[in-house]
Amino acid sequence: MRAAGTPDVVVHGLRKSYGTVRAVADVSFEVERGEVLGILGPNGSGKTTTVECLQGLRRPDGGDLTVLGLDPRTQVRQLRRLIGSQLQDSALPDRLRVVEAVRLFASVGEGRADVDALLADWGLAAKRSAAFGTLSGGQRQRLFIALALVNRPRLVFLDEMTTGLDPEARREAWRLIARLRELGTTVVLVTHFLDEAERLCDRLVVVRDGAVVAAGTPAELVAAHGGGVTATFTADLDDAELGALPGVTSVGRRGRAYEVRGDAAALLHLGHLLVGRGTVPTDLRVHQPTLEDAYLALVGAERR
Ligand SMILES: Nc1ncnc2c1ncn2[C@@H]1O[C@H](COP(=O)(O)OP(=O)(O)OP(=O)(O)O)[C@@H](O)[C@H]1O
Repeated sequence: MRAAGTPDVVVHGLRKSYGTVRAVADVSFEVERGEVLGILGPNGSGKTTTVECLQGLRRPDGGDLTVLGLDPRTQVRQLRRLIGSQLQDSALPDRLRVVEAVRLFASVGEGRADVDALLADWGLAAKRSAAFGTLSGGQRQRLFIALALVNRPRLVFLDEMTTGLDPEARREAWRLIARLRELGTTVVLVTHFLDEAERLCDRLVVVRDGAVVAAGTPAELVAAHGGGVTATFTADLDDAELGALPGVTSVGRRGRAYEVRGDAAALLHLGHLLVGRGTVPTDLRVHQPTLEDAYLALVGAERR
């Protein structure tokens, strides 16, 4: 659901420090209209600071930012009418009732909100009269997402949307995000969950130490940074012969146990070699690279 034209979000060279802590050193990316963009990165890498600057909640030290054609530094009031933002915990008074919170947020919009449908969508119909302070962590989280969507914004910022949700509520949240995408809503999603990123996001930006280290579709990141296919098996073979197979990038061996890495072609040539030798190892295992492999390679963590 992409449309041609100016991207909904353009951020270039964003910088932001808190005193001596440099939270964002150099972040640049764009988000096209109707796109779901995921921001991934380790704790403290600057994700929340970045999205807070984009929403006009924090003032950047430098860089160019445009959100829906507006400058979040100087046009925050106009911007807030067009975007949906997920609140952080403790943002609401404990005694405020769920339905009151939704009505309060709906009142700043253009009256397009269907409060009951929204409460039903987010599994909060039974809690409509409950006070915010009595909600569980997951119920609060669902309320924050509902409030972000109450005025049907063109662009939504969701920061760790599913943290604290049980697996069923998480799946439900995913379904609702898929619906948002179908409606053409642009979504910027900060997440630590790689399955969520892979399933929901058209494109991902990976940040580390306040800078973007990679960007692309989930498949592009896996292809570029996933480390290729790994085959493990036990056999009597010659290391040099394996290493010479087209597409093989590395051969590791402990005794007769091999670990061969390479691309898809390497796998075919390896199979051909093994069959040609009349050897079909019963313990042959093939590991296709995953987004987790790519992510861990990018953020410098050890492969699990
Ligand atoms: N209000 C603040 N005052 C001082 N330092 C802050 C403040 N907010 C964030 N920081 C620091 O800035 C850095 C980036 O934090 P930020 O919350 O943007 O990272 P993050 O990638 O969203 O982390 P997480 O995944 O843990 O939510 C961290 O070192 C953090 O401690």
